[in-house]
Amino acid sequence: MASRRLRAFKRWMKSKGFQWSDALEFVEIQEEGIAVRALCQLKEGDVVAKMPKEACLTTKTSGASEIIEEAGLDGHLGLAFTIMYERSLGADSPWVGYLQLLPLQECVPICWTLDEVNELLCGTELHQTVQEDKVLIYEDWKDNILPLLEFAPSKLNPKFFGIEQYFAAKSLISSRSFEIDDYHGFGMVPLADLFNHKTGAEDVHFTAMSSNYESDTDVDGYNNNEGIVEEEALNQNSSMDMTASNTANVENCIVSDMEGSSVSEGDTSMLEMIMIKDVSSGVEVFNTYGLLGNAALLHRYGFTEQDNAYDIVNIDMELVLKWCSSSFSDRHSRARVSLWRRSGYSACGVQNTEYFEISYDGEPQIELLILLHIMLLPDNAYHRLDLSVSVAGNCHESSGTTLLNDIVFPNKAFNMSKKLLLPKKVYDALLSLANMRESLYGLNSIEDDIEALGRCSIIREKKLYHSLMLRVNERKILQKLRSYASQPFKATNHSSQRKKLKRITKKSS
Ligand SMILES: C[S@@+](CC[C@H](N)C(=O)[O-])C[C@H]1O[C@@H](n2cnc3c(N)ncnc32)[C@H](O)[C@@H]1O
Repeated sequence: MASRRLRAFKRWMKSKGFQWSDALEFVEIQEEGIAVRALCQLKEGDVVAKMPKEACLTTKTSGASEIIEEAGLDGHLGLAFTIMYERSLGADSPWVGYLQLLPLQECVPICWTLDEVNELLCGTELHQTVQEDKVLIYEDWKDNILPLLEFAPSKLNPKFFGIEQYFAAKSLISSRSFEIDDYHGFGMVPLADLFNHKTGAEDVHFTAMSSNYESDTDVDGYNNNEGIVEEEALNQNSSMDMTASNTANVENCIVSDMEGSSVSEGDTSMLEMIMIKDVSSGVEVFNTYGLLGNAALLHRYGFTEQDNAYDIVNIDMELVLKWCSSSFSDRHSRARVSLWRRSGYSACGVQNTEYFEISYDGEPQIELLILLHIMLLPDNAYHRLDLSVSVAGNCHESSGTTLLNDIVFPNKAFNMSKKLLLPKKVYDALLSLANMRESLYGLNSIEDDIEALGRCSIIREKKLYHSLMLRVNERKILQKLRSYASQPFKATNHSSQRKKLKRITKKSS
């Protein structure tokens, strides 16, 4: 039996022209939220829901659109204002049936206290990012929202536009907004945002037909402009070329006779959820928010997954330079880093936030190994390389690599097995870096963390549970890195595909 909230939501959806298959069941699980389940077998190609764009909550559809336009509030700032504004209207908001179903906020780290952030995220990939996010979000609010309250006190009740309400709105945007189209931009899409996430194993796709008729957008996940991950194309099907093999019984409007025709036939006013695989009766229907590691999942959605193959750990350039300073003069380090760059190598990220990725398997980014190698080259080999790179001028990566191979690895074997031929001291340096990175987690050992995770309740201690999961998984990667560095002569499979992941963005939008 659906809860009152859910029944009210369904009534609201009907009144706004939403259509959904009665093979979908919305289930409310105490303290866990809502999930979507199949009531009977769903087939690949079924259109299981249609959402009118006009009923989505965006900066264009909201009653606040004029204020937003006048104030020039763009993107997520505008959408956060929209959410706060519609919430401030209470029962008078056209989205009341939707808003009453939303949680007040999502339990993402930007909504944790600073003490919680410092205690729970210490050492993890999220620590610095969330600290910075909190400051930036506060500044956004102070510079853009606060002045509006001062100028329009009669229209805007400050109670609904405070910093806490702003953080709450930001958390809802990060965890459940979708890119709709060029006109609406990002927005809240009722119904589509009820599906939970499963990494790389989704059943349903959110599909937005572009309003300018030029192309349609297949939006696999949510809110991708936060820049956290580079999603690999999960499924190349677009709504135009996906033929409905079977049309689900859509409540409130039976969409019939779609066989053989493309779904939605250019109807740009509706968004759709389309099954991309069969799902058996009684089973949860999952979307995917992208191929995300746990840091990104926790950052944006407030949860983690147990064995997440998209997890990575980063070693910051700053840490590498700190290691260098313990063995070499500043002059030595600067010259070697410069040669590394001139040889065509670079790290991930931008100048002051450069870092090297350690993959889920504990494999370091090759650019890090090369940097350590150049750092440790004897002076004569360094001078030869320096001279050749200078003669070659501003060489690009491939010529830099060739030079490096010729001078540092004259027998060419470097290309065949980078690991076998790197001197042991490079692996010792890597081991030191792994230990330095590990020390950032503080005094608790990984065994302590695993034990604490085992004792902790995913329901009652959400923040602790997910931060421990993040810590433990990151530390397991560092363990693998240490074992990689300790067994330099054990062949590894360097051809294993590195997952294309970007670090959590430094700047929050
Ligand atoms: C788009 S909403 C999905 C619907 C949501 N469960 C609800 O109650 O409305 C995203 C939020 O659902 C929760 N969620 C989604 N997938 C999850 C998963 N695999 N494990 C735990 N929580 C998940 C997280 O709280 C996330 O921020």
